[in-house]
Amino acid sequence: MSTDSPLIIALDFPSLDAALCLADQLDPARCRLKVGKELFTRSGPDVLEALHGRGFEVFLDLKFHDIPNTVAGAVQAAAELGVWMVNVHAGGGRRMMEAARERLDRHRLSTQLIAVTVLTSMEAEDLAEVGVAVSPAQQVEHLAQLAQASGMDGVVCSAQEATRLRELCGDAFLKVTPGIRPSFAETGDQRRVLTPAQAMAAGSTHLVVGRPVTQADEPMAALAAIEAELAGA
Ligand SMILES: O=C(O)c1cc(=O)[nH]c(=O)n1[C@@H]1O[C@H](COP(=O)(O)O)[C@@H](O)[C@H]1O
Repeated sequence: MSTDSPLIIALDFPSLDAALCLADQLDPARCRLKVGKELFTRSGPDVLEALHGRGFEVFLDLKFHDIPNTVAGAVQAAAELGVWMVNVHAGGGRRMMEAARERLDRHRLSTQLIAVTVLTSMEAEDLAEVGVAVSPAQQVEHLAQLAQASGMDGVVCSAQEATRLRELCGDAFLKVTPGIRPSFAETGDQRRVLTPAQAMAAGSTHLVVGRPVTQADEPMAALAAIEAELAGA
């Protein structure tokens, strides 16, 4: 099932059973799902088959970062599993991203291919520690432009950077933004956060929401509350 909802719910669970228990409370007409490193490492492709079977479009968030040939192969494998979206780290560089793009095009695979810019958990001090002497916003702009020039369909970034990226990269370039905290949720370990309505107004095209929905007593009610915040914006 295809949906026009901007919401992507992050299924950050340690087991297939726990992930499916949550997925069974959600509606594929009202959100997409994201499968990340922990769940995929434990369950393998079974989780994708189970979610596709329930009608969900899936973002496989494994943030590939390796030499070009290895990443191209990994991206092809992900696309052949039928996922809607897959990502790589923009820090892997132009040749890595171009190799991934070329591989999908060559095999006529239409999976959305996006690049992570600067993780939303990182602040200026964290970048400085890894030898990046510019602000997160500057580094995001730099990597987003490199990602676009390398054929990516969009980027993962903080919604706080989405407005600038809309100016630099245009509306059609996807801006997938985690670090979303509805008015009812706690910030936790995220640093660069916005509410769902703020994030859409800033130019996000998709919102990644994890714990505010997955840890809620009633996940579908939490999703509905986010939809209401968006509708009221
Ligand atoms: O690629 C991602 O999805 C991602 C990139 C990033 O910069 N920050 C980030 O939080 N994420 C993911 O987005 C989700 C956020 O979850 P919550 O903080 O629980 O809403 C997690 O699955 C993270 O792995």
